[in-house]
Parts: sequence; C-alpha cells; structure tokens
Amino acid sequence: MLAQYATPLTFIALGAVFAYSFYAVLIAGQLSLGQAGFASLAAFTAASLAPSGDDVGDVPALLTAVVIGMAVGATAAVVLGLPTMHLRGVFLAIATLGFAEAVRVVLLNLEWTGGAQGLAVPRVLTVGMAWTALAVVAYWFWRMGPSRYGRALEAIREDELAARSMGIDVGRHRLAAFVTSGAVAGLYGVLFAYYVRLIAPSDFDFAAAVDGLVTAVLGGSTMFLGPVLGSGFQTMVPEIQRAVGVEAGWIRPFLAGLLLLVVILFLPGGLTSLIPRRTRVPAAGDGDPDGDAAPGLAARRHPAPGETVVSLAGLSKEYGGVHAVRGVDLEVRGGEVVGLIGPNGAGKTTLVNMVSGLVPPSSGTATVLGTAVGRTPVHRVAAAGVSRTFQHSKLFNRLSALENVLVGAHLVSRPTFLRRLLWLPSSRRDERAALEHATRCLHRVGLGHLAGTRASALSYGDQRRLEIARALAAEPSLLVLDEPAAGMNHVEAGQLSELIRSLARDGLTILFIEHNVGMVLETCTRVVVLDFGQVIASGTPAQIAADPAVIEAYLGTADPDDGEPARGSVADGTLADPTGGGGDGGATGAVTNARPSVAGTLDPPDTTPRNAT
Ligand SMILES: Nc1ncnc2c1ncn2[C@@H]1O[C@H](COP(=O)(O)OP(=O)(O)OP(=O)(O)O)[C@@H](O)[C@H]1O
Repeated sequence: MLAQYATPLTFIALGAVFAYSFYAVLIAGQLSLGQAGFASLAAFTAASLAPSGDDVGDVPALLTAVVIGMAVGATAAVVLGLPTMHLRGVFLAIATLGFAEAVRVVLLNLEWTGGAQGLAVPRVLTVGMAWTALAVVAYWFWRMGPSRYGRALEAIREDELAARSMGIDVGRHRLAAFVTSGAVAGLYGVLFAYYVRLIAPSDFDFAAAVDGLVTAVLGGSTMFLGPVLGSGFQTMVPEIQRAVGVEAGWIRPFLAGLLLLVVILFLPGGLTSLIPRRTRVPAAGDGDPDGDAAPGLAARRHPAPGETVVSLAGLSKEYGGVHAVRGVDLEVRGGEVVGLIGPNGAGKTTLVNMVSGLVPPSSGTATVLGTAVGRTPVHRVAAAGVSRTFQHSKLFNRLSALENVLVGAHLVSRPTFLRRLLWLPSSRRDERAALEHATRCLHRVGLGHLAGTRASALSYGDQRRLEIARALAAEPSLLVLDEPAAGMNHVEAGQLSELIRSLARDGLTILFIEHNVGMVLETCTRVVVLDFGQVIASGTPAQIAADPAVIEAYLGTADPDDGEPARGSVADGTLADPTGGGGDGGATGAVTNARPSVAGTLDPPDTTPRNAT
C-alpha cells in the first residue's frame, strides 16, 4: 500500500526540506534564491567525496554524505552571506540568484560533475529516511519558534530598526539564519541526489529555486508547518491529476501560480495563517505587578542619583542644508526626568535619535551610559542600558502584545534555543522567568489583560503603552520616550505621567519628548526647550513656564493690544487651555500638541490620534 505512494511521499518530504531552507530566511524577513546553489554544491561534493555504500554500508554512506553536504551548504552560505547580508529585499534575492546561476554554470563546465550528462549516484534514500530527515528539520524549526533566538528573527522580520533598539544584533542573526538555510539546502541536495540516481546541474536551476520559494511562501513563513503544507500541495496536485486522468503539465504550475496570487493578496502569512497562532499567556497571578523580580534574568545597576547618564557636547546634525540640531550641550543625571519640548521641526526627535545611537551626529560628541554613541552600533547602545519608544509606533505587528514584550526582554533573558532542542528543564525555567517578567511589564502599563492580543489589533493608545512595556522589559537605565502620550486622552495622559514618575522613583533616568506641555510640566524634574535645533531654555518646570523666550518661541507672544497674557501663555507656572473652553487650566493635559500660530494665540489642540508613519 505504502509502496504505491512511496514516490510522491518521498517528493513531499524532499520538497518540504528544500522549502525549509527558504523558510529559514523568510522567518527573518530575508528573500534569498541562492538555496539551489547551496544544494547543488552540496549534492555534487557529497556524491563525489562520500564513501561508497559497498565499502561502509548504505546508511553510513548516506549519513557521511549528509554531513559533508550540510557542511558545504553552510560554508557556502557564510562565504556568500558575509558580503551580502547588508542587502535587503529584492537586492538580496538578485545577488543570491546570481550566485546560484554562477554555481550552476561552473558545475556544468567541470569534468568531475559529468557536465550536462550529470553524475550517477546510488539510490539509498527510502521514503522512511526522507520523512525522518523532514521530521528532524521540522523539529528544529518547531523548537526554534518560541525560543529567544526565534523571536529575535521574527522581530527582525517585523521591524528591523525596532529589533536593533531592543539590543538584537541584526547582522549576526541574519547571518545565522542564512547559514541555517545553507545547511538545510545542503541536506536537501544530498537527499535528492541519493534518491534520483542521476543528478545534473540543471536539477538546481532558476526554476528549482523558484519552486522552493513558492512552496515556502504558499505554506507560510509564520509557522513551522508551512513548508510541509506547501510541499504537500505542490506534490499532490500532479498525483491527483494523474488519478483523475487529466495529465496536462501546465495545471500544476498554473494552480501554484494562482494559489500564490491568492496567498499574497489575501493570506500574506501563507496557508498556515489559517491555523490560529497561540500565545502562551501565564496564568492569572503570574507576573503580578507587585511580585518580586523573576530569578534568571540579568540584573542591571542603574546609575546613582546625580551620576552622569547623558553627556552631549556641541552635538549637531545636518541633513543636506537643514540644520536639524545645532551645537547642543546637555547633561542628564541619574534619576532625572527630562522633558524635551519645542515646536514641530525643532529637532527633538533627531536629538533623541542621536542619543539612542540611531542617527550619527554630524559633529560634536555624545556619551550615554559610558558609551560613545555615533560610533557604536544601535544594539550595543541598547545593551549599555538605553531603551526607547518611537514617535511613530514600531511594534512587531504580527506578534502578540506579550511576544512584543518578550522581544523587549532579549537583553536580560538567556538564550534558550539549543536547550529547547534537548528539552532541558533549565530552558523551561528561563522561559518562565522571561514570561513572568514580560507579564509584569504589561501589568505595569495596564495591558495585562491584553497579553494574547496581536499588537496590530490594539487601540492607538494601547499601542503606545505596549511600546513602553516593551522598552521597560529591557530593564533600561535610560528610558527614551518619543511622544508617549500621543493619542491618549487626559485621564490616560495623567496615568502615564504617574507611571513615568514611578519609574524614576525606581531609579530610571527618563528623557522624553512630548507635545502635551501640561503633562511635561507636571511630570518632569527638568524641561529642555529646543527651537530651530538649539537649546533655548533649560530649567525646572516653573522656570520654563515663566521663561519669556519659551513663551515667545514655543507658545507665541502676548497680544500687544490688550496687554493680557496670551491664551495658552503661562501665567503662574501652569498652562491655560488654549481652546479657552472650560478646561481646568491645570497642568495635566491642558495643552495638547500645542503649536504657535499667530502671535499671542495657540492653535486649537490637535487631539486626533497620529497615524504611525
Ligand atoms: N532623515 C531626515 N532627512 C532630512 N531632513 C530631516 C530628517 N529627519 C529630520 N529632518 C529635518 O530636521 C528637522 C528636525 O526634525 P525633527 O523630526 O527632529 O523635529 P521634531 O522637533 O522632532 O519635530 P516633531 O515635533 O514634528 O516631531 C526638520 O526640519 C526635519 O524636516
């Protein structure tokens, strides 16, 4: 019975193994077409170098060939990956396709490969062996998914910049994914060679690479079962055709193309996205906000109060002719909550981007937590203790709220993947510690009840809170928040203000940009005002509220005709509601997104949520 289906079943397994070599990089958001090159190099090298089955037995011969093939595939991936890993999207696809084609042409013209005639290889592989190999590969990716490493790859796929800011070394992770892909492609090449009896370079051409990619994309790159589903479909269609007597060769590519179109248009996550993705949410009580810190996470020593955390000297940034930041000198000390305010385009975001290492300064120096930023990669700045949120939400949208925060804990949690492969209890302990820590961070921002919700499904205000929870999960010493209250109502902004002050009581130093001036005055120990890229004032909230230069540059000037302070100007250290309409006139939330317009007036507050751009 099984013998009748042995061939299609073997090809399903082989196709799935090949598709896993694409899945290995798709999961990290990379598009590579070099796998056919890795597979052919592995197949020809292993078939030439492995001992004969007559000498050592069939299975040892195949196992030796597999080891050689995987090593060749992985080595080729390192050689190709080192110069190409900085390429993105279609550029990486083109570069890797060029490599695969070059390999094919070289193999075609070498004598020992048999050229176009090909190389004879004994058939050793059985359907059982093929499925065993597939099971091992699927197991690898199954155990990888929820590990710290697997989550880091997913984070890179979802938002590379945010992943870097969480302390993930993107280059190293992308190269590791590429090498895995090379090893799996090498495995496929050897298994294929030891099944089909005769291999030729044309077995690993462009069409084969596209077939592998289509199989992986059809199945989906967000769940480890994707390649098996994709390969099942790709292999079974011609079998079904044959069974019903419709043998037209165009049907399979036509259906595969059609399905690919449907998947890309309606199911970007592939067939596996029809299977609900489960997030393991800790039971109620776990990650209690009042609980003790979870053991098993790296502890960080925050700078003592008064110790220098940020030191900027003559920091400037130019974009062409635009002077976004000009000669800023600024010291931020341990335990301070520093608010950065200023009109739109004043250079606030550029300044915090330089502080967090995202943007190199044009001139001047910046030392943050002892690290010279500008010359230091973003993930190293994060490792020094800088964590941040972004002006325009940079969440990992297809991951749940809890998974987002788990990625945030990357720097303080331990690697678990290799121990997960071996089911070591210590990996379960570490995962539990990370889960409890992440849950505690979610509770702290009031999102404990939404742990299992996809980030993209959260309301705008909740997304802002989730970014803060994710940043907190890194146990930072310096927390940089870029407009954290955008899209929040007055009550929520008040709660956020209280949260920020409680974090400062815990020893964190906080630098935050906010257009809600009332909230800034209520929350900060010091306020710095930027205008046209320069610091025009720095002092306590009361000093800033009374500073004529700030009123002039930021809030507008008093109306010279009536001699009264402007609506929205500062009378006694608080801001009046610029709408003039029944506001409490107090600090919290009194002015939202205030912008100077004509002298002495303020635009009505912009309370509409800002779209993430
Ligand atoms: N990548 C860039 N390329 C060119 N110009 C830029 C870039 N980033 C910022 N700028 C310019 O630098 C200036 C400061 O921008 P920045 O975003 O830092 O101001 P901001 O104070 O944060 O403004 P907002 O409150 O509107 O966010 C603006 O004139 C902006 O157009």
